[in-house]
Amino acid sequence: MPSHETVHVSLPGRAYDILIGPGLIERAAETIGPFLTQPRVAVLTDEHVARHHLEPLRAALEGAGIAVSALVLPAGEATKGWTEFSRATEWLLAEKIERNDVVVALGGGVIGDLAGFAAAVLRRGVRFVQVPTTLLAQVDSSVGGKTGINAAAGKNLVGAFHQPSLVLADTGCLDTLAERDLKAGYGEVLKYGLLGDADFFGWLEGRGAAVLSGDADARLRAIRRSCEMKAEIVVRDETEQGDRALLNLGHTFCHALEAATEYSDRLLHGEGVAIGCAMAFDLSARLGLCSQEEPSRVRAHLADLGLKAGLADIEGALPDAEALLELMAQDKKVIDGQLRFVLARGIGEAFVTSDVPRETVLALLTDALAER
Ligand SMILES: O=C(O)C(=O)C[C@@H](O)[C@H](O)[C@H](O)COP(=O)(O)O
Repeated sequence: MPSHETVHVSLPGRAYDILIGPGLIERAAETIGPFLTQPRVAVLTDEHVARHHLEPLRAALEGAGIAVSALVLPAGEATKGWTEFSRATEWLLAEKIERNDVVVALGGGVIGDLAGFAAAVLRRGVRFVQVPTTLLAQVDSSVGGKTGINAAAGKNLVGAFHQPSLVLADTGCLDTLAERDLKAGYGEVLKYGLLGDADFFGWLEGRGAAVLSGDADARLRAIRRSCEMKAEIVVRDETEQGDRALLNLGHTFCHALEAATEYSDRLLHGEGVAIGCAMAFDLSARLGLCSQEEPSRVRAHLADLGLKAGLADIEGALPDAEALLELMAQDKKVIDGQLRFVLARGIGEAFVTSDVPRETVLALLTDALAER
């Protein structure tokens, strides 16, 4: 039987395990079964993921006498909005999913966030299990209970904190990912080193290529370390009153860029995170918080792995610096109308501050746009 590793999220009253390893979908009945009061689950997934992973999941569960109903949504960030959310919740109601039932989110960040939010509001809350199938979802979005959808005004603006009961990160799923999606997910892996673990970043500089090329040990270590760091932060600050905002490193820029590119495949979320992290380090250097060598080291690592690193890597038109800053004003970290940024005193030393002059951000954006 393939082995797996476990990271525990020790939230009082809502503790759960993240299982990481190959073959977890084939063994889903063993791990999901104990959560069921009736032998049935409702699965939300998307067209791409269903092609590879729905039948193996169905076979594993049905083989153990657990009935599976599934709704397959369109793939892509555009699914994470009111239309598909409403369709998913109405379907769960039509399936007569009860309070004690379990919803399974089989997919990447879009499906996990949408299914988690549907579970959070359905009958005022049903349990759900995350089965993340992308690198991004395995290291980040499936853990910590941030669920939600995008609104016309911006990314993730409607949602709820709702923790999963279990996360099954089947690393075998990564073998079916397109190279672009793997690289995008790596943006979130890199974020963990940058925000709080310089040794991990150093390890990624040496082994990041192995993570991307499919080395099983390297992948397992990268996913486990990311989940451990996220679990620690989430346990300290579940609802982002303080420290949890560190997990938003790179996201203030990223969310504005995703809005500017209309959540299209011009920019994947993880690509925006990688670019946003590089920009956060640039901003930190401009403010004299760290030396210029730190952003240069971040960009060198992104370039080594062929990841997007700056605005020049985004195809098509972008709005001007003022308009990008305006998009950043919808950030959920804004307090009393004041933007807050996750900046760094060095690699692995991130902190949150509102002490950032508007002109410095504008100058950074203007210069970054001029490089296009
Ligand atoms: O879990 C968190 O906290 C994060 O900030 C992780 C992010 O990587 C993730 O993209 C999250 O969904 C962003 O949430 P948001 O509330 O800042 O939109």
